[in-house]
Amino acid sequence: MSSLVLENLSYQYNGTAVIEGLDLTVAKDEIVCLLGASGCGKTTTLKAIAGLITAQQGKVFIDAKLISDEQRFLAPEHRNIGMMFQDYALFPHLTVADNIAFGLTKMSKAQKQQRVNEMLELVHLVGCAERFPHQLSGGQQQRVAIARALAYNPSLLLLDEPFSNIDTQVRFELIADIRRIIKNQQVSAVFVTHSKEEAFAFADTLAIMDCGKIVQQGTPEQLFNTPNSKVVAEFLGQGIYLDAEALTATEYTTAFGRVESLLAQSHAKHVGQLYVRPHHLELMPLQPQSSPANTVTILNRRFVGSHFVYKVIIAGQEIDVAAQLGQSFLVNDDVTIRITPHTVNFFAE
Ligand SMILES: Nc1ncnc2c1ncn2[C@@H]1O[C@H](COP(=O)(O)OP(=O)(O)OP(=O)(O)O)[C@@H](O)[C@H]1O
Repeated sequence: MSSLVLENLSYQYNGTAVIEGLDLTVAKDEIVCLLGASGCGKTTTLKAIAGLITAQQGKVFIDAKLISDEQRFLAPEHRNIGMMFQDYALFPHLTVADNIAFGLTKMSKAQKQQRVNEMLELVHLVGCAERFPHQLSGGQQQRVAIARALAYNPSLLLLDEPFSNIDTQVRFELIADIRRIIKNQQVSAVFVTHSKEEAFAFADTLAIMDCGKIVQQGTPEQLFNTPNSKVVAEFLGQGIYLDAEALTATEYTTAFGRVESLLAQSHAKHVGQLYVRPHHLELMPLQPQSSPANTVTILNRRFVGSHFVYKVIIAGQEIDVAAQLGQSFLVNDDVTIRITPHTVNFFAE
C-alpha cells in the first residue's frame, strides 16, 4: 500500500498556475525528495499535502484514504502528518521535553514522559530535556524538531528545507542522522530541497519538478544515468550537448568521433544530441593523430587538493574537466580530449 498518492493535483495563486496536473506516489517507509529549481512549486505541493492550502483540482490519498478532492477537505490536524518546516521553528519558551510533548495531547502525563524519553534517546539528546532551544546548536534544534514531528507516530512526515540553516561542515552528518531516525521509525517522508547533494544523501527516490509537474521519479542513480529529458539531465549536473547520430543501440557518431554507450538503448529517432558530463571527458597530452575537433586549449586551471580542474571549450560550451591523477597541464596548452565509454544520455530531436 502506498503512503501517499497525489492525483492530477493543481493549484493557482491568484489565477497563476503553480502546480498543474501533478502526480506523485510515495511507497510505505519511502523517503521521496521533491527537487527542482527555485519557484517550481515544491513548497506549495507540501502545503497541499498538509492541508495548509486547498488544491483547486485533484486528489490526495494518505494510506489509501481520500483526504482531499474538489468536494472533500480533511483539516490538517486530522491528517496524521508530522511536519518539519523551516518556518515551524521550536517554541522558544518551552524546554526540549515540552517541545517534543507539544502534540501529545491525548496521552496521560506518564505516557507523555515515556514517549519524550524514547524520542530523546532516538535523537541522541538524552540529558538535554530541560534545556531551552537557544541553549542548543542548530543541528540539535533540528533533531528536537524531528523528535517533535515523530512523537505522535504520524503516518507521513513532511520536511521543507530542514537542513538549509545548518553549517555545511555538519550538514551531511545531520542528514545521515535524521535519515537513520526516520528509517528507524518506519515512517514515509516527503522532503523538499533545491540541493541535489542533500537529496542524494537523504532520499530513497527523487521526484524532479518542473513547471508544476513531476517530470521524472526514480532512484538517484536511475535519474542521473538515464534522465528522460534535458531538464532532468541538466538539473542533476553540469554537462555539454554534442550533436550526435545513433548508429546502433550502443554506438553514436559525433564531431569527436564515435562514442560508446555501456547501456544498449533503442531510439525511435536517430538524430539528436548527447549530454556529456565532465567525468566522461578525458584530457591527455596532445596526441599526434588529434583532429581539430579533438584538440582543446586549457583556458584556466584550478587546484582542488587531489588534482587540477581545467576549463575548456567544447562545441562552443565551457566545461570544467578534472584531469587524471598525476596529469598536469598549463594555461594555453593544447590537449587532446576524448569521450570515455559511459551510459550515454541521448535526446532525439
Ligand atoms: N502566497 C503566495 N501568493 C502568491 N504567489 C505565491 C505565494 N506563495 C508562493 N507563490 C509563488 O508560487 C510559486 C511556487 O512557490 P513555491 O514556494 O511552491 O516554490 P518552491 O519550489 O518551493 O521554491 P523555493 O525553492 O524557492 O522555496 C513561486 O513562483 C512563488 O512566487
